[in-house]
Amino acid sequence: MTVGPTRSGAHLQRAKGFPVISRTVTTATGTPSRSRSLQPWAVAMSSAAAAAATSFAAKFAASPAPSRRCLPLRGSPSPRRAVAMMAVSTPRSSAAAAFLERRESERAVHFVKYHGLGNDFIMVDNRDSDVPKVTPEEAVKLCDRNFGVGADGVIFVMPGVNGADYTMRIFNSDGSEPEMCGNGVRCFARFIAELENLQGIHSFKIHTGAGLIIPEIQNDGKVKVDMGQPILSGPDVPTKLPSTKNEAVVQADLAIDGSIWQVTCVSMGNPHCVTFGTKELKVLHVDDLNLSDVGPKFEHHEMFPARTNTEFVQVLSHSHLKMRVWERGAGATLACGTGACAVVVAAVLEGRAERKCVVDLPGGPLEIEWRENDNHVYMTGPAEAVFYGSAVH
Ligand SMILES: N[C@@H](CCC[C@H](N)C(=O)O)C(=O)O
Repeated sequence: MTVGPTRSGAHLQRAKGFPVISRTVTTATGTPSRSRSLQPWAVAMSSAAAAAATSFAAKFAASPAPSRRCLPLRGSPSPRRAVAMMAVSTPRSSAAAAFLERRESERAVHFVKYHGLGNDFIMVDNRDSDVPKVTPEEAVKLCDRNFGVGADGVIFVMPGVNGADYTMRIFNSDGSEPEMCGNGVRCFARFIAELENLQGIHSFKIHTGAGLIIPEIQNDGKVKVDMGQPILSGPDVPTKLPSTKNEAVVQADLAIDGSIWQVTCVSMGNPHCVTFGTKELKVLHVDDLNLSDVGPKFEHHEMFPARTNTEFVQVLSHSHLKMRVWERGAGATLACGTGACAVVVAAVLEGRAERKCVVDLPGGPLEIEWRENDNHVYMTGPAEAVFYGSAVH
């Protein structure tokens, strides 16, 4: 059996061992629908219920909510009743912790959905094990926007190693595992604060595939992250493009479909290819790009042995950039934190911008600074919890 096309168009084999579950779903209005078959990863909130919950959420958002309002759903036949809730205000209590305390049965994993500027993640409390509770194949199904929860990736909060407080692992929506995720690490920090019921300013040492990353929750709720030093040496990015400026690949030529794109390659732990235009078309108008056509051609280009994330950038001023991104393993997303960092590094290397910029992404702005004194890149932006749920498999 196969599931529907992924965003990259590939058809993936459905993992074996997840029976289709039949159950009665009760909608948010309390009307039970007919017993029906659910997808192998059955999410405790049906789409009809989700739609009802959205309008429910909108109503509560419009009126002052004294505390978190939740929408419980009924109807799981499993020994542990699956529930889903929609958070409609900023979490103020340890409600998430209480929700996640309901230990997973063999058939359910609880999650909280977060997003950073619309780059959305299914966050799983994996603090009790260094084995992810969701496999890459299951992550593909959960991330499916029609047959699953819908997300750009699944992130696991795992025990720390090498003196770090926690370890972050992530699966992209195609099931591949990247080294790092900028928006994800901001969500990660806010998720830990919820789990541990922490208020106010807090910073954490997070072990990632890109080394130690340090997010700090600020008083205004935004998260500032020390993203470490960018990697510029071509083979380490990795890219097979020849270096043009010392060890770095800056404004190198990349042929795609008869056009020569000028690209700068930067790793923020994960690989990025940044372009401000082609040889013929020096200035990009990023809104005019056909991203789903051109993006995959960069991602799978032979010059990028580990594939690549690609950022298309328009310079609005020396401190204001606008970008769209095609992510490795996730396609077009509304925001990419590591991508925004790579963009500022590339803009500085190409002499197009200052070290401190606002980067506009489709989902909103990020503040990025590439500091001269320590060579670290700092990213500041929001992260929000939007949805609590259980997935049954
Ligand atoms: N959206 C992320 C990056 C996620 C990983 C990326 N798709 C990759 O494979 O490298 C971000 O905010 O940085």
